[in-house]
Parts: sequence; structure tokens; C-alpha cells
Amino acid sequence: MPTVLIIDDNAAIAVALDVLFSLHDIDTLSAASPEEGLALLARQGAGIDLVIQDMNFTADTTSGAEGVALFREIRRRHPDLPVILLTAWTHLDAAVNLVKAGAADYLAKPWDDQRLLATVTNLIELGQANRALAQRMHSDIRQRRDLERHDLRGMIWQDPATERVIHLACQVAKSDVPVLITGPNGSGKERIAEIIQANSSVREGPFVVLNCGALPSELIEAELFGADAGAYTGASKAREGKFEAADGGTLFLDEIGNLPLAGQMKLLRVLETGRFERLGSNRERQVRVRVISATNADLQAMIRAGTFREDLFYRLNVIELALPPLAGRPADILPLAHHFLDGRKTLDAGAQATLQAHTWPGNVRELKNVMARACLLAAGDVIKASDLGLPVAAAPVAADAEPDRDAITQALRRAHGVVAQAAAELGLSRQALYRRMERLGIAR
Ligand SMILES: Nc1ncnc2c1ncn2[C@@H]1O[C@H](COP(=O)(O)OP(=O)(O)OP(=O)(O)O)[C@@H](O)[C@H]1O
Repeated sequence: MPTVLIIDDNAAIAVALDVLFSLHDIDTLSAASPEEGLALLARQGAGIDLVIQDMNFTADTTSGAEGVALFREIRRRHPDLPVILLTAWTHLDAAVNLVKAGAADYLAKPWDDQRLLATVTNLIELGQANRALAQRMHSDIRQRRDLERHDLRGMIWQDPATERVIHLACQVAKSDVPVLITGPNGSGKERIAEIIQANSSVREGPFVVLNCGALPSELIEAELFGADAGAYTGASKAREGKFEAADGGTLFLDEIGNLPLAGQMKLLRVLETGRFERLGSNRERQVRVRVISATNADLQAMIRAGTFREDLFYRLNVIELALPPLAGRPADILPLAHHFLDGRKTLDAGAQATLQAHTWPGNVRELKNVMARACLLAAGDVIKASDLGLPVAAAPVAADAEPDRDAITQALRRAHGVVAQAAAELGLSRQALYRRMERLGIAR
């Protein structure tokens, strides 16, 4: 519950305010003198959301000088604490001057309950929102600093959604828990696995990748566990599997949903005991491997369909890192595009708008390919929308009922150039806003 401190020598006023506020779920504390008020503030500090103070305290003074001194002291010690002044209507001048000096508001006695309540509630809500914002900024900065201490394998990002995943990856890297990375093809799951490896206790060990989706199912087990000569048709000599290759390091199993049931069973055993046999061999081998798996399939649905083992799922999925599709982290698009251009060419406004408006079904991999192609196709140093081979941000629509240039530039400024955010504020789709920006020649 929010708390208001009332500093007034008149006990009747403190009681009246206490009754009024308690009916509206606001706690009150009261102090009969400036000294007592300051002492309470020093003790309760952050627990007090707002102060209501009188202007005169000694019976024979009416100058308001004590109130002014008290206000200045509160301001000095608690610069962000809102203060409402209560004053006799004959002494409004002093109060008005203090509002200019930073008091939140003043009320002439006798006050209007509704107006006082509205003022107090607004100020409390504003204070809470400001504190939450400050906290969030603080934790964002801390998170950035924390990330800078890690090896991030050249990962490029700008979007807070991506940053959350990277942060979690760095956190789980230090422990030994199995991690399942989920996300669509080309979204950067392998990059995230590399970050985990690079910051783990086995960072000096090998990083071995097996894409279970790229192999026929009969070969996956041989790839994973190895095979002795003659274990299957065509196995002319003994071969080491990925588990052996990854001993002392990390094995990244991409598209784990493609592992057939028999292989799932064996994988579960290695995860639990570190032990397995090559195909066609009875010799048990022991390894220490950190397994990171990834999938773009809905493993839960596969469990229901009986094609994925539930026990294996829970074994792999102690921590899930869900990497959003590229379109779900729009602030990453342009930084990634520039990264892939590597200073060779630049993008004009139309090209940037087109990249930002595209839905990226192939995610970062698609963006990488689009930039490579555009580099080859663009005649000069500047890539235009038409060089991208993507649907160009579409033709203008009817000109009525549209936000004008000013509304758009202001919304963009408030959104720090994040078009999706500005579009939401203007009630437009991202594409529609881009069209308008392009037509009006507005850069971000
Ligand atoms: N944030 C990023 N910064 C720099 N490069 C990236 C980033 N994300 C992905 N890439 C690059 O994009 C390509 C695709 O990424 P990656 O192979 O990690 O995706 P994936 O999700 O593992 O794909 P798949 O599921 O198809 O195997 C790679 O060349 C990778 O290096």
C-alpha cells in the first residue's frame, strides 16, 4: 500500500486526512513538527511515497517561513519525493513560489477532498512508474555490463528480446545443466550454442555439431555413437562417433526431433551415465560431454504423437532458450544487415524500409543471403530496395485520414526510431508506416 506522510501540528487535520486516505487504501504516517517529519523521513526513507505538509507550525506564526524551510530541507534530502503544501488561502503566494521551486502542488484550506485524492493518487502512480522505469534501466545497464564480460562469439543484436536469450545463455553456460534451444530455422540457434560452449567450463574442449535433420535416419545413430567395421552395410572400417569426438567438450545436436526412437533411447542413456557402445560393438565407452540440443519442431506434440520420448524431452529441456524468429525482434534486422555487408556497401532509406517490412521466413540465414546477393547486384556503393529481390514496401494508399509528416516524425522520435513502436502508437501496421515514410521522404 502507498504511504503518505502528513506533517502538520494540527492533530485534527492529520486525523481527517488519515480517514480520507484509509478509505482509498492509502496508509498515512503523521508528524506534528518539521523535526519529527524529517526524522520519520530519514527512518522510513523509501517507504514514503508522498508528503503533505503544512506551512505554519508555531501557533503565533503565520508567515509560512517554517513551511518554506521544511520544504527546502525535504527537497535537499529527498529530491524526487513529491510534496503537497497545505496552506491558508491568505498565504497562497508562498505556496505558489514553492511550486515554482519544485513542490508538486498546493491546496488551500479547507481543501476539496476529491481534488486532494486525485492529486495524491496521480502523484503516487507517477512516482511508482518512474521508479519502475529507473529500475528497468538500471537492470538493463547491469545486464549489458555483465554481457560484456562474456565471449559472445561475434553475435550481433540490438533487440531486447535477443538480449534476454543471450543473457540467459551466459547464465546457464556456467552450470552443467542440459539446454534445449528452440526457434525457427536460421534464427541463430547454433550461435547461441556456441556462446554457451565459449563460456562454459569445457570451453577449451571441442565443439562438435551434428545436424540430425541433414542425415537419413539410419545413419544418425552411427554418426552419434560410431560404428565398428561391418556394423551396417557399407561400414567397411571402424569410425568414431560424434560423442567420442566431443569428449571433454560440447556436442550440439541440431534438429533433435529427427532422431529416431532407437537413437533417442541410446541418447538418454549417455545423458544419464555418459556410457554407450559403437554400433556393432559390445565395448562400452565412457565420455564426458555437455549436450546442447536444438529444435524447430514442436516436441510436445511429438510426445503426444508417440514419436519423441517424454523422458528424453525432460532430460534435454532442463532449461529452454526460446530464440524468437527474426521478425519478432525487429531491432536486430538493420544491425545484422550492416554486419553482413561488412562495410562493402550501404543501404538507402528505401532498402532499409524494405528489409524492415519483410517477414523473414528464413530468418537470419535468409537475411545473410539477401545481403550477399544485393552486394553482387547493386551497381554502385548504395543498395536500393530494388536490389534486394524482396517485395518492395508497397504503393501509396489513399491520402485521407492519414497521420501527417509531423505526427510521424514525432512518433518516430518518441520511439527512438523503432518503427514497429511508432507504428503501434499511430495505429498503423509497420508496412503502412513504412509506405508513408517513404512517400513523405521521412528517414528514421
Ligand atoms: N545474431 C547473429 N549475429 C551474427 N550472425 C548470426 C546471428 N544469428 C545467426 N547468424 C548467422 O546466420 C546463419 C544462421 O544461423 P544458425 O546456423 O545459428 O541458425 P540455426 O537456428 O542454428 O539454424 P538451423 O535451425 O537451420 O540449423 C549462420 O551463418 C550464423 O552465423
